[in-house]
Parts: sequence; structure tokens; C-alpha cells
Amino acid sequence: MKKIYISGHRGMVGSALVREAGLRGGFDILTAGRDRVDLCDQTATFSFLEEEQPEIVVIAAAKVGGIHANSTYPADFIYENLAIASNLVEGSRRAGVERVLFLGSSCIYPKLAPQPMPEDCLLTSPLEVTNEAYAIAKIAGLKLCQHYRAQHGLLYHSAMPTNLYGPGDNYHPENSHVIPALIRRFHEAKESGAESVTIWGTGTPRREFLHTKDLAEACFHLLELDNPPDWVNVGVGEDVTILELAQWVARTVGYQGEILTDPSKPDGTPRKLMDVSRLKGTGWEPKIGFEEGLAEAYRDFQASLAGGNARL
Ligand SMILES: NC(=O)C1=CN([C@@H]2O[C@H](COP(=O)(O)OP(=O)(O)OC[C@H]3O[C@@H](n4cnc5c(N)ncnc54)[C@H](OP(=O)(O)O)[C@@H]3O)[C@@H](O)[C@H]2O)C=CC1
Ligand SMILES: C[C@H]1O[C@H](OP(=O)(O)OP(=O)(O)OC[C@H]2O[C@@H](n3cnc4c(=O)[nH]c(N)nc43)[C@H](O)[C@@H]2O)[C@@H](O)[C@@H](O)C1=O
Repeated sequence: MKKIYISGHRGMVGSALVREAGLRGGFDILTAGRDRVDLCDQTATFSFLEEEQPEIVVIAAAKVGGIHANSTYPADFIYENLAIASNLVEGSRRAGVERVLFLGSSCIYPKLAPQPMPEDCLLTSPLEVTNEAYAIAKIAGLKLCQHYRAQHGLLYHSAMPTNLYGPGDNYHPENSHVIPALIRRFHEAKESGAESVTIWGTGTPRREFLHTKDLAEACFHLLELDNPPDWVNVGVGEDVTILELAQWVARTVGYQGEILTDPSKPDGTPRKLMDVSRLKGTGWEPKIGFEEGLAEAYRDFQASLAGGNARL
């Protein structure tokens, strides 16, 4: 049994990682809420890792949000994410942790990166302003792992997922990502009989969406590789416009009214399609189709309304 600490286990990604570890077997799964350890607190994080002695640490704890949250609270996003990454990476080294997997995000790549975006376009031109603070912290996390691996010979490496969705998402009307936000807005419009739903921005940006179960499988696949890349993109390799996404969500929810756009709201990056050839070359493929994944996400939202554990 390998002792694996999955940080952020109450979150959308951390909970998918815990489920996947359970399905795979062979892991002694360690989790800890903020009540046990605040990962922004260096002393508490170092002591926790020293006491628990995990063999593997997965960094899925983070301050996370959509375009509005990122641009409204940039100080929180850069500070908390830098602190979590540096405390967990240095704390892991001190506690003798053999392997760390750090989760970043596709927003680490330049705003106008070549499409699809290969791993080596990192730091080649400026970032998108709406999530610069978060992206800088995620680049720092990736670089911590890369340099600890180089200097200390530790197997610390990273995965850069595209935009994610799945059970346990954050359905906050303003601070969430686009999929949970639209599920909620279209559902409420259907319930109230509203004639139209307005989506933020022009509807023209393109985004790629990966289900968290596929991401969790990719993470455990990476943890099985003897010599994983320092960082690797995780995505499906296909994208849609935000207007097309809104039409998918409307169909899933059963909303038949009009869809309007609001160009006074930010679009963010025009496109961020991942080049996933490196990961696919190691034998991983996503499995969950978008229609199936969205239908499941809508069921998760409905369960949360009925008193489940999703965040509203
Ligand atoms: N969601 C997405 O679309 C994407 C996510 N990612 C990455 O995946 C990872 C997880 O994201 P996701 O699951 O969506 O985010 P969530 O917000 O759902 O989960 C984050 C988790 O981190 C925990 N956490 C945050 N700060 C602290 C802290 N100081 N101490 C202890 N725990 C803390 C939260 O705890 P609590 O429950 O107490 O708040 C929560 O459980 C992040 O690294 C993110 O960058 C990457 C690409 C896209
Ligand atoms: C995962 C990723 O998430 C963030 O980047 P983002 O891709 O811009 O994320 P988003 O999901 O919030 O928006 C995607 C697109 O959708 C449009 N959009 C329409 N209507 C709504 C809406 O109602 N809510 C939201 N949130 N967006 C909407 C929105 O205007 C944008 O064009 C980063 O901050 C960064 O942290 C990061 O890593």
C-alpha cells in the first residue's frame, strides 16, 4: 500500500482523485480538511507532512474560480496559490516524500499562444490579464517541481489540465467557471419561464472541457510513469465556442428560450486548446463524451438543490 496525500479532497478535483484512488486500490489515502491543516500556513503544513509521512503528495488544493473571481480577487489568487504550492513542495522535500504531482492550469500559457498549445510555449509571450495572478502562481508551482527535481533528484512533476467540469463543482452565480454558471442560469430560466438567458462576453471565445474523472485517470496514469515529463497538458484536444457551449447546456437542461450575449463582460483568452499529443503518446485517452458528462453535471446540480453536498 502506498500512502498518498490528496490535498483539496473536498473540492471538485480532489474528490475525483479520492474516488479514482479507491477504484484503483493499493493506496492508503490520506485527506485533511482546513480544520486539520491550513496549507497557507507554512509551519502547520510542514508539521502535518512530517507527522503523516505520505509517500506521494498530490497538490489539488488551490484557490480556484472563474474569470470574474480571478479578476476581482487577484491578490488572494496569487498569494494563496503561491503559499500552497511552496509549502507543500518544500514540506514534502523536508518530510522525505518520494513523489509530488502538482496540478496547474491551461491559463499558464500565453494569451496568444499557438493553437493547439504545446508544453514548450510556456513563458514565450504575455499572459491573459484576467487570470495573470493565478497563472503566475501556477507557473511558480510547476517551476518549483521542475527545479526540486533537477537539484534534489526528487520525482516532483506537474499536470496542466484544461478547463474542467464534473460532480462537486462550484455553482456560485458569479465566482464559478462557465459550465456550472450556465447550468445554474439555464436551470433557473427554465424554472421561472424566462424568455432569454444572457451569457457573459461575446460568445466567441473557444474553450476545451475535460471531465474530472478523465483528469483523475490521467493523474494516476502519470503517477505510474517512471520518468514523467516535468509538466504535461491534460485535455481532450477539441474545443467549442462559448455560444456553442451555451446551446449544449440549454439542450441538456431542457431550456428552449433565446440566448443573448453581453459584450460588456470580459471574454478572457480568445482560445486555449491544449496540444495533448505528449500525454496521449504515453497511452492515456479521455473517455467521457461531452453530452454524457454534461448530463451528469446537471444531475449533480439538481442533487445539490435537493440537499446534496455540491456548492451553491
Ligand atoms: N476547476 C477547473 O476548471 C480547473 C481546475 N484546475 C486545478 O485543479 C485543482 C483543483 O481545482 P478544483 O477542484 O476545481 O477547486 P475546488 O475549489 O473545487 O477545490 C479546491 C480545494 O482546495 C482546498 N483548499 C484551498 N485552500 C486551502 C487551504 N489554504 N488549506 C487547505 N485546503 C485548501 C479547498 O478547501 P475547502 O473545501 O475548505 O474550501 C478545496 O477543497 C487546482 O489546482 C486547480 O488549479 C485546473 C484547471 C481547471
Ligand atoms: C480554468 C480557467 O478558468 C478561468 O478562465 P476562463 O477559461 O476564462 O474561465 P471561465 O470558465 O470563467 O470563462 C470561460 C468563458 O466563458 C464566458 N462565460 C460566459 N458566461 C459565463 C458565466 O456565466 N460565468 C463564467 N465564469 N464565464 C462565462 C467567459 O466570459 C469566458 O469567455 C481562469 O480564470 C483560470 O483560473 C483558469 O484556469
